[in-house]
Amino acid sequence: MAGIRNPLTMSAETVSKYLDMRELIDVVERSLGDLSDKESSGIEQPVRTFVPVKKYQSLLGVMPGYSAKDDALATKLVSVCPQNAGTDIPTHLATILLFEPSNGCLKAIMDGEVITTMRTAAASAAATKYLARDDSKILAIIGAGHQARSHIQALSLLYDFTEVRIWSRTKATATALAHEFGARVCESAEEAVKDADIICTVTFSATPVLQGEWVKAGAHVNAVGACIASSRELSESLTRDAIVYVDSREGALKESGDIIINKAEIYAEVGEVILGRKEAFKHKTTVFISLGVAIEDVVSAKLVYDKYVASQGMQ
Ligand SMILES: NC(=O)C1=CN([C@@H]2O[C@H](COP(=O)(O)OP(=O)(O)OC[C@H]3O[C@@H](n4cnc5c(N)ncnc54)[C@H](OP(=O)(O)O)[C@@H]3O)[C@@H](O)[C@H]2O)C=CC1
Ligand SMILES: O=C(O)C1=NCCCC1
Repeated sequence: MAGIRNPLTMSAETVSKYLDMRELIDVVERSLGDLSDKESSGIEQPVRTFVPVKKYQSLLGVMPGYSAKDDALATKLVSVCPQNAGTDIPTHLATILLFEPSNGCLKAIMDGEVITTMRTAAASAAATKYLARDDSKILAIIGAGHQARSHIQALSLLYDFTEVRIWSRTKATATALAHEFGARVCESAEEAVKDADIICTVTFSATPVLQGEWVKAGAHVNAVGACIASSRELSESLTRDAIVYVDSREGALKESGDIIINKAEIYAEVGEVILGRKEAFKHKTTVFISLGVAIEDVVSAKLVYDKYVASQGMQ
């Protein structure tokens, strides 16, 4: 098999060529279902490790996983450096190492930034498909960075929005993003989410950016930004009154400030809904807390690698 002893190096540009958001939504949706059914799918995924680098207020994350169904083995290394905001260096830098499971050889070293940006939005889109009303018309985005952009792209593939609203801490970043999509910039988060059907919180904030009182009954919220136990984006009233879904129960209980600080009750993993084992409650207020799970990267990296290899006539 080509490349086993001589790993492919795949740049962000190359990885992007083989990623299609629609396809990714399907692949990530299946991986979330598999994650909730580890016995049949053979998924192995320990809770990731974050190494805090206190001197720079940054993190290095190590995210390994294996899917027996896909026979895909990979680990992502991700740096989270909020201090890079406003510089040429992104706040998230990631590399994915893809291995040949049968012998442990490294098959590819690929850029992980594009995959991280797109697969996270794909996971939210998959959750939204099950948890939001089908006739959702107003999308509100809190935050205006990479995830904000990919979330608008992914959700716009599934819904015919009449209005997309953006609020972010810095008006200039919200305005620039809004310009790309013909969205409306709001003066406050409260204004952005008023009567919205689908809300995404995609910020680095450590304290709530979304209050339960602002959210319309029956709306769906994707809470994506708070991925460490000391940060939360949602108010206690929201996680108390809504039905709360997570990507990984094990991960959420260790890493999610929205769960831990708010003492929120997890109703289900979204994978359990995908498998038809738990109810979706489309007409109630629902929250999907996304922490990001390695298996999303594993299946995305395998998809990119397989498509690349096929395109080169390799095997
Ligand atoms: N769940 C998952 O799978 C994943 C989650 N994430 C998380 O999603 C979040 C967004 O990531 P990404 O879009 O790539 O990051 P970016 O750096 O591209 O954007 C960050 C956004 O957060 C806003 N922001 C930063 N600090 C604060 C603050 N203290 N209060 C309110 N808003 C703030 C910024 O606002 P402005 O520019 O207007 O000042 C900006 O809009 C991060 O927390 C990240 O760790 C990332 C990857 C995967
Ligand atoms: O899943 C990921 O990838 C990340 N999640 C939280 C923040 C860093 C990246």
